[in-house]
Amino acid sequence: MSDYNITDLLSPAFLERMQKMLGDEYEDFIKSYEAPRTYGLRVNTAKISCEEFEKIVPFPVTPIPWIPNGYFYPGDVRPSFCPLYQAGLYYLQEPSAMTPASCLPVTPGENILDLCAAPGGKATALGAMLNGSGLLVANDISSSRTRALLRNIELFGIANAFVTNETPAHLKNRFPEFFHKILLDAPCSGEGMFRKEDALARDWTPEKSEELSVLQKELILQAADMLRPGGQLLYSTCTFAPKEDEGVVSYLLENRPDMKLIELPAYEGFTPGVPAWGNGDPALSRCVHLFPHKMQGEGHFMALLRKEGRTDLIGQFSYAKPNPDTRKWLELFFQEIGLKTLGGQAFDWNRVETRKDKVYYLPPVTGDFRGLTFLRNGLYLGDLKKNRFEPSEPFALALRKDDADGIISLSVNDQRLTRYLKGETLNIEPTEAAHTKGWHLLCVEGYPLGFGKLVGQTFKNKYPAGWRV
Ligand SMILES: C[S@@+](CC[C@H](N)C(=O)[O-])C[C@H]1O[C@@H](n2cnc3c(N)ncnc32)[C@H](O)[C@@H]1O
Repeated sequence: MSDYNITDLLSPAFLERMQKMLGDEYEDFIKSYEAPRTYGLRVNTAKISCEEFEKIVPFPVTPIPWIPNGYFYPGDVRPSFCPLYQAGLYYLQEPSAMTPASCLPVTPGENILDLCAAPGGKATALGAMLNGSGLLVANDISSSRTRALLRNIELFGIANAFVTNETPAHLKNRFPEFFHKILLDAPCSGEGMFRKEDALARDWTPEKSEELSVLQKELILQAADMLRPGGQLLYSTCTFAPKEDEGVVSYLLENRPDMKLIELPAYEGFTPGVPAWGNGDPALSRCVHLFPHKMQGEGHFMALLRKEGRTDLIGQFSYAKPNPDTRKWLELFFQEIGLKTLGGQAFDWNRVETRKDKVYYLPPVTGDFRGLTFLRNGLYLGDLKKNRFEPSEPFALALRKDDADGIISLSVNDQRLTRYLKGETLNIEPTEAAHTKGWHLLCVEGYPLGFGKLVGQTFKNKYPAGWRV
């Protein structure tokens, strides 16, 4: 708890501009800074239904009315310490920040780009919507932030993602009109997050929006150029600054006449965009502002645009043949854990690629991705060792409930799960394990958490050091 008021940090120039923008609503807006911030989590519907989640979650949650898979939780709960979190069943995200991805209508099979994706709050939502089919390219220009992005993509069990650390200019040259849907959650002045992060309020200057809008305009044109005809682009920021919101959308409409604003889903707290805050184009009222005095969340802005024309789903896939040795060791391992499916789908041997001794499962998509800076393309399945295959943690997390038979499933309150997540060896009763010995998938309430090896009643922990809590 801070011993000062956030409003004391707000710059008079910011307050003056907000007063002009909000008129009669200004007092309510200022009061919203005194209200406690809200905490939210978003269920990974590619792994678990909301109904099932509500049955097993061990702390109180209440639905977020405008997000079908979003929940509020109390501020004194630490959901990141729960094994359900380590199993990738939910992502912790401020409620308003869940809105942009939930407003982009993603269909399985599509090529999706999240251009400024780190740390993955929205990319994990888009990947869950694809549910293993099609391709998610999750990109960020910052290499350190891209590592956090990769971790979240892997934790969420998204097998069909490319995680890239590229400049948008390079991506644009490689992927003209390639994506069916693009999310551009642009770097911004963060005015909507002052209540959550007071450093943003301290650092605010009137010049910041002007500088950022130059970058945002460049990014939105690049995004539009990567969009297929008929595709949709969602532009979002977490700021109220007109120059970064309606101003950037106006610039796109002026420079790409084939891009048209379309209606966003309506919700009672959504506030329409204001044409006068941009170039006066009446269509700007189709944009949406989320203001903290009207919603139980922080500030955000969204615009959904469609590129004129028609789009078709990608057809053909083409792959190299898997290395026979890789197949042999993988098959042995799959038998041992009783693998039936991966992410609910039949395992496709054509998607297996071995690079040095690392084995990957490529996304089901064609395209020339050579020459790009990747952190990951597809799912890292594990390593080929001398005469055996050693599975990775992302492989365990990409498995859904019922993908494999060779499991040990413990209840969410079983303290052994916490010990497993710390890297300790566990004692497992014979009735708790699927087989008498060998590789098993440890699960929480049936949801995969990680691998281990059973020797007698001793479960040898294979949860990697880098993942431990
Ligand atoms: C608002 S944050 C993205 C948050 C993310 N979408 C999420 O929901 O977790 C903006 C991101 O843009 C990235 N960024 C900044 N300049 C960029 C540029 N020129 N090209 C691509 N990404 C950029 C930053 O590294 C930052 O991660």
